[in-house]
Amino acid sequence: MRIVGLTGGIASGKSTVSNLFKSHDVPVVDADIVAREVLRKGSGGWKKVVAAFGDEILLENGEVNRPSLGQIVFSDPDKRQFLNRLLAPYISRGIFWDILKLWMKGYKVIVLDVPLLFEAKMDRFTKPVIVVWVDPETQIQRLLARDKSGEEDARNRINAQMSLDVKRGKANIVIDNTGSLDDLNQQFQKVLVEVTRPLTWTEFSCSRQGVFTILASVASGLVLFVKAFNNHSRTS
Ligand SMILES: CC(C)(COP(=O)(O)OP(=O)(O)OC[C@H]1O[C@@H](n2cnc3c(N)ncnc32)[C@H](O)[C@@H]1O)[C@@H](O)C(=O)NCCC(=O)NCCS
Ligand SMILES: Nc1ncnc2c1ncn2[C@@H]1O[C@H](COP(=O)(O)OP(=O)(O)OP(=O)(O)O)[C@@H](O)[C@H]1O
Repeated sequence: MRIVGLTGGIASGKSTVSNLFKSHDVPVVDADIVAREVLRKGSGGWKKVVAAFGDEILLENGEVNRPSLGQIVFSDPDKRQFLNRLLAPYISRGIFWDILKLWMKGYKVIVLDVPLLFEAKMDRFTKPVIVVWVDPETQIQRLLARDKSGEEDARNRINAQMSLDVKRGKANIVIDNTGSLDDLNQQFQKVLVEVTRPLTWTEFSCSRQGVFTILASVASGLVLFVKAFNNHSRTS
């Protein structure tokens, strides 16, 4: 199985690229969706976060008030790291199960969309790593337009992540999303070819088909060996 890492900065266009992968039948595990699930009312992550940050971060229906928790953690690095530490085990477990489900369905190539792929050192498990890069001015404009947040909040969120230039330096593939959606689409077509090229032997051996092929070969090898051994014992 090939696990392709997809990362970038906030509002650099990861979800837009993820949607292109999905529309070409390449499944995507989205860490932001997993992170939302682990904060649902009553879940393990929710209990930890409520115990740590208090009832003030809850809405009337008991769900976490995400904008309000966001404002707290994106303006205070210590609180953000604390939240990251609380949720990391739940998020990793959720991602693991999502990958396992896709493995069991027999998918050979999947994309792991994780904003904090490098920060959480999850790039160890993904190859190639795609970084969706955008120039800083475009990034802030798109973030402001999408989230309708204030400029200070937007800058806090950008500064909460490793710089996009550093991420670009760690990438195997860079998509420059500063231009139009057409421009992005053109780059994506080349990336799709690269990402869906035939699996290497190591990747194949980690896929469901690979594991079954190896098990079947070992089993038939054993049967042949036992037969040969029995024949030899009878004749000697
Ligand atoms: C603080 C929370 C409640 C704010 O929720 P909100 O709905 O406003 O934002 P959302 O979850 O949609 O995140 C938007 C973007 O913010 C960035 N971001 C989210 N969490 C973090 C973080 N801890 N550090 C840096 N950037 C982050 C990502 O680029 C993400 O795509 C939420 O982001 C959260 O629970 N974060 C901690 C979990 C986490 O690390 N998520 C990232 C997935 S690896
Ligand atoms: N090439 C583009 N041209 C114009 N707008 C774009 C382009 N790419 C993405 N956008 C817009 O920019 C915003 C951010 O994109 P997107 O949501 O894909 O980023 P993201 O990296 O997934 O963000 P986050 O880290 O917050 O999850 C969205 O409103 C999206 O529609």
